[in-house]
Amino acid sequence: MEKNPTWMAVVAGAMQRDDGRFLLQRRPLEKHHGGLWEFPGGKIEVGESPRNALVRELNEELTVTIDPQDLVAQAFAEEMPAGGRPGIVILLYTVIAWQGFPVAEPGAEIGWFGLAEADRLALPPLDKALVRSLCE
Ligand SMILES: Nc1nc2c([nH]c(=O)n2[C@@H]2O[C@H](COP(=O)(O)OP(=O)(O)OP(=O)(O)O)[C@@H](O)[C@H]2O)c(=O)[nH]1
Repeated sequence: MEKNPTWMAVVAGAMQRDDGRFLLQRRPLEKHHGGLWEFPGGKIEVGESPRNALVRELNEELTVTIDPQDLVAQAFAEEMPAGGRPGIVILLYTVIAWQGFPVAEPGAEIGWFGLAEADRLALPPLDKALVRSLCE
């Protein structure tokens, strides 16, 4: 059996404000999908549950504190392995409450967008479907 990981498990969070806008973050240029806007989040580490991974990532990336019980499963999407890159399965949670004001890491850019506005941004392929799931 193939022992090298061929799939990457990623968690992401949709943080929606009272005015309906939600937070997206621009990926650093030098990374895969560089310059595209995506939901904050990242890879699940070995031994971590998806919820705890998302709580950790949102704290590292935005300094906010979240109770894992305030994450509601929203959608998932997958991208097949290609060109030597592993496949991605991404789990999107809606973040129904958080503590603290989201602050971007040095060099990162964040913004709050309405659904129609977000749909017109340059997004990774998987995020098109994830953004649209928020309209349903
Ligand atoms: N965080 C996040 N990653 C996404 C989204 N959509 C999407 O295709 N991805 C992809 O999922 C992969 C993993 O994300 P990541 O690079 O943020 O993970 P990480 O922070 O743990 O990694 P790092 O430690 O290398 O920075 C990247 O290829 C990224 O482009 C999304 O909405 N949010």
